[in-house]
Amino acid sequence: MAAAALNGLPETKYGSSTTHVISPTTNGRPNGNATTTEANSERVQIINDEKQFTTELTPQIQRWGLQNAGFDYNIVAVFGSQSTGKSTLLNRLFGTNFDVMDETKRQQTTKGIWMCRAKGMNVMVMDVEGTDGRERGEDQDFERKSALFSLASSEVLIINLWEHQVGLYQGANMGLLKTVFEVNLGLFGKKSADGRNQRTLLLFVIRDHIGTTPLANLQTTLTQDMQKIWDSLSKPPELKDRQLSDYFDLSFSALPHKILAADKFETETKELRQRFADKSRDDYVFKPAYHKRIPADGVAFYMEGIWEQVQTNKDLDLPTQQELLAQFRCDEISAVALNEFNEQAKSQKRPIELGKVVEGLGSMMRNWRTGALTRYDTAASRYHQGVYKRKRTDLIAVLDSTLSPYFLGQLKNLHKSWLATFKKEMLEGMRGDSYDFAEVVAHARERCEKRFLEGAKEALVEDTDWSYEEEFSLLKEEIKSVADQCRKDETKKMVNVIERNVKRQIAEPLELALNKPSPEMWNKVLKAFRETLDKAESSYLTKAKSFNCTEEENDKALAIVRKRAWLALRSKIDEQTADIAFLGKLRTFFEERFRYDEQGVPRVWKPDDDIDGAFKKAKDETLELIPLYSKISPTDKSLEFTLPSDSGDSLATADSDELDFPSTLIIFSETKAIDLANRFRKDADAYYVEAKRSTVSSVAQIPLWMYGVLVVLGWNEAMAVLFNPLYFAMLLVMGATAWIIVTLGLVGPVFQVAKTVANEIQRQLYNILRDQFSQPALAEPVRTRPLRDTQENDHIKEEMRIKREPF
Ligand SMILES: Nc1nc2c(ncn2[C@@H]2O[C@H](COP(=O)(O)OP(=O)(O)OP(=O)(O)O)[C@@H](O)[C@H]2O)c(=O)[nH]1
Repeated sequence: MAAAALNGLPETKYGSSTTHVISPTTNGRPNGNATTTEANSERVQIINDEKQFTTELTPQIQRWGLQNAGFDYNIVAVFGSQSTGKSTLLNRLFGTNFDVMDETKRQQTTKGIWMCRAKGMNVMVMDVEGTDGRERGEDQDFERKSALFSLASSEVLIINLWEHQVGLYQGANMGLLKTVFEVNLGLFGKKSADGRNQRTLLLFVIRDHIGTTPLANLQTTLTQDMQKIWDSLSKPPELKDRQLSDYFDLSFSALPHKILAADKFETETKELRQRFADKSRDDYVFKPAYHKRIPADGVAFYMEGIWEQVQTNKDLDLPTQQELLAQFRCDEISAVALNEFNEQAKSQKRPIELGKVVEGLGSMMRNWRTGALTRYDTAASRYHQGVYKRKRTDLIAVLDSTLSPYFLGQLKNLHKSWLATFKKEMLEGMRGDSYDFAEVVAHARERCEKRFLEGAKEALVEDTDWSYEEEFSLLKEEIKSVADQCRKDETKKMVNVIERNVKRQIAEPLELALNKPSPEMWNKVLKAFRETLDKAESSYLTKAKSFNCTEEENDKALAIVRKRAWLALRSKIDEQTADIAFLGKLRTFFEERFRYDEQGVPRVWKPDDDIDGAFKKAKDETLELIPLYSKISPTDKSLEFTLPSDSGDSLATADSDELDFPSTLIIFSETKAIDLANRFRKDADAYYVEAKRSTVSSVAQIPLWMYGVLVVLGWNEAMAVLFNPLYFAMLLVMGATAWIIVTLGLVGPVFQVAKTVANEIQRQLYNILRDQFSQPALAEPVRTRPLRDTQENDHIKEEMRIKREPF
């Protein structure tokens, strides 16, 4: 009958053997278009003749619609001798369609182990090949293994036996049960992960119960038999005291003869079915305690694992099996969750790499992470809790390590972006003149740090050890260095402004002092300089307060202010003592003494005046000025100003040059002084010549009596003009012309023209005269000067030497 049933059935290649899935509506033929109802009643051979486990169970469970049942399903298996009506019973109880032996052939029907979904119940029913080894001789390998498998994987094991088998040790497969119990004591002995014993219901169904022996008696016999078997087991030492009741519940049911008491059989079967279907009954068989706690979608893998262990004769270890299963399933579920998570995360990878601050990244990351964990938890939490939790931790680690670069990238981008804003705000804040630097910096810094912290906190994901502190302190450092740089620039700017002010303020008093040479000249200069510098320093310190400059920075800046101010003074002095300007000063000084008398009235030299004496005195006095100007040397020593020679600073590159302060006190070198003296002498000599010449010109003046002579001599000519009509007419014309000029108010312009012409003529004449008179006068000084110069130069040198004595 079994052979007939298998003929022409769909086969699934399974190594060298086949696995069968059978749809009842196609009479054992595959039906791809089966309806849901049909699919529900499909059966599958989970272990075939070759003892191989099917690959079809998972898809079949799916087709049965149990994939997502979670724990809301049950497994029942049957154990018993061949041809004891096991398949018939299962079909009656669960509406399944397991093959039933053809009465006429009387041969083994069920081979291997089959599974079918119960009709109208979330129950997976296993029809197991009958025991007794009738077809396999003495080889009880398969029946032992299938029994072990049924016991380990089902919640309720129906032990099917004829009434007459009760009490017969061999006939009722008690020997086999003993072996199975013994081999699996390790399995049952170990507590499961949640600390409870794995319990199984052994439901004895006594077939062909005639009724002469009451069920209670049969029950007692069977219970005693089971107890005997239990007692005779060779238990591991640690499980020695364990009782049968610690692991098994026993339940009993009797069914009348199927043929002789067909009606009663049907009624009783229906009644028995209720024990599987009606959860409200006290004798409902699928108690939660029996459930293996394997989610429905993991049943196939779980069973395959058990079968593998049974096959390789390893000790069955349900918790290990559960763990293995959990590992497999949790990995699968985790991978699915992770895939989806990676897809979501990918979308924001590029923007972050490109340096963009992604708005709401934190909430996105939290959503992705929570989503992945929820997906994992929903499917994996039904599995072995230890494994589930371990794998969850692993998953969290992977999720966090994937998200961590996003977080770090976001921090870096926040850092970059807000630092740039900080710089911008600093520059904007420093526009115009009326800003408080410290306030601008504090404001910009506060805003920048606040925004960074907001962004960083938003990007944080709970339950991670992520921190933004490091990036935050980096940002703070950079903000500080930017602010410091700005402060340096500002200080530099301020020092430049102060320098310009010093230059402007020092210019006038300096000019005044230097244009009035006197021994107190440098006192005045330095006093003015000191006052200006004091003002500059206090103006710096007032402004520097808002810069939050340190004492050291202030000292440096002040040193620079002093140095720049000094150099400004020096450059102004240089301007005033440049060759031309200085010679001008000497000339003026000389002129004032030589060409003007004590009352400041210009001198008109007379032949008996002591021109030489006056000239020498004025020249000597003037030459004495050269040593005075040659060094900044106040007579009042309290006004002396000094600078440390190393006051250079990096604030301005120009200041980085070493300053040799003593050398800045020297205005002229000795050589320069001599050169200036010589040049001045030339000018002075010209004045001398001019004075001499003016004496000559006064000598050459026409005496007054000459004019009388001229009138006398010219009387006749005047009369001739008056009395000659032609000359007289000309005189009239000239008079008329004069009258017109006066009338038209052209006297001024005509006078001006005449004056210009006269001046030009006078100049020409003057040049001619000078050429005539100067030749012999210049020749003499050229010959005599070296001797005189040497003496005077020595005098200047000596003066300068005294001047240059250090303060
Ligand atoms: N006397 C009697 N015969 C039954 C009963 N139930 C079924 N049968 C008959 O017993 C024969 C074997 O029935 P199956 O249901 O195929 O028995 P099985 O235990 O599944 O057989 P294998 O799968 O080959 O081990 C069939 O001819 C049934 O009609 C019953 O309650 N009493």
